[in-house]
Amino acid sequence: MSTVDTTTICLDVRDLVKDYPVDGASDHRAVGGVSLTIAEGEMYTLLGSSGCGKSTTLRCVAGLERPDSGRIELAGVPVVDQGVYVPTERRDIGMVFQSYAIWPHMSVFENVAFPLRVDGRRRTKKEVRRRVEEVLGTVRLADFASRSATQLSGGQQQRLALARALIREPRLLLLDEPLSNLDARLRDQMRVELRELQRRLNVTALFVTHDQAEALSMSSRIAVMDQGRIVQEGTPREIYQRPATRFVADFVGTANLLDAEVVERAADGWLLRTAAGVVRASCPDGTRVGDRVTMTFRPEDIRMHLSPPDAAAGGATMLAGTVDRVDFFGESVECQVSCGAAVLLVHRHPQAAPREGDTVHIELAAEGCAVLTDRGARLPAAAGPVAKAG
Ligand SMILES: Nc1ncnc2c1ncn2[C@@H]1O[C@H](COP(=O)(O)OP(=O)(O)OP(=O)(O)O)[C@@H](O)[C@H]1O
Repeated sequence: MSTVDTTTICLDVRDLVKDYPVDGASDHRAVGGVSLTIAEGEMYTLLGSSGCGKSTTLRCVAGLERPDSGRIELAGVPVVDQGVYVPTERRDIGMVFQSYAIWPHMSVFENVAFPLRVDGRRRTKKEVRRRVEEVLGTVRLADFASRSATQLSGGQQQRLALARALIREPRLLLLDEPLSNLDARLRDQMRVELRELQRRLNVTALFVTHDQAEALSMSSRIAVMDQGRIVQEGTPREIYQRPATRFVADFVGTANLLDAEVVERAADGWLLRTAAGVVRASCPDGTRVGDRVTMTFRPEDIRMHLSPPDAAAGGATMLAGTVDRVDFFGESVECQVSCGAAVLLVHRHPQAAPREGDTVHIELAAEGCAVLTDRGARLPAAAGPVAKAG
């Protein structure tokens, strides 16, 4: 798990718990003990499926929900603690939500100027104009200042919402599914724009999304949430390449998951029996014959040969299989390959696609494999396994 330089902490959340009453009888635990730390300048993402508690966590940070217990510190100052509760308007934050929440009766300029007019600080008209123009320039809306906010496209309205969130230079930007209302193409564009802007301004952001592509491409670090808890935290690469649990491997990206049983200790590793065949792998100290684990590897990490290779790459596993299905996705094809009693997903370039019914030879590189225990703790990836098909 990655750590944060403690001298630059922007947000610190400790043991956050939030229950909602259900039918007036029992409580539903929406957030069950979340702790996280975000350093200045980070884009930190809460990623998870609907209902996992990511928005509730963000709303507690925003001051829109009052947690049942836990502690929240913003830039070293407690905003939630025993006997302490700082209301939203006194937290140094900016917010952007899925619905643009712009004011339709105001111009673009007035939408952005509004937070400056109501924060109780005295500014001259000239100061307000200069600051608003500066922020509108930042989000590429400088030419739209006098337009009614309703005359903007979806992407422009979301940029306006961002400008309004940034106008007071908040310590922390809270982004709750800000791109979800945009169509697919615009969402891709805005993803790049938002990340680029966040980096350029070096603003710290807590970002909530259920979209793994957004999380992987935009984040400094990701916390994957399930049932009100963070189940893994790490850089996008760590999360994708070294999932800690079966849930994370399955939720983030496409994963091949094989139940495996440790069947024998060999001279150069362990033999694991899987539905695809027997695979040789190295396992950590403490492994015993009879242990049940999960092997996981990504479809793009599998090499597929149409004829048997003379020799597998060092430490690779070879398995024979039959192509059941080939699905075309433009830039790649996804092949379903039967290997023993397992079906594996393999990604390939369309020009190197096999045909349905072909016999193929699957090569699993050791470094592409992660080994998980059934309890979810990750064991080191197999170093130098050799495979025996069948
Ligand atoms: N105001 C509320 N009253 C009762 N239950 C709530 C309330 N808000 C959220 N919940 C419940 O708490 C759980 C977590 O909700 P939350 O909105 O945080 O999830 P989420 O991960 O952000 O999901 P989504 O992406 O669908 O918004 C869900 O089971 C939800 O039904």
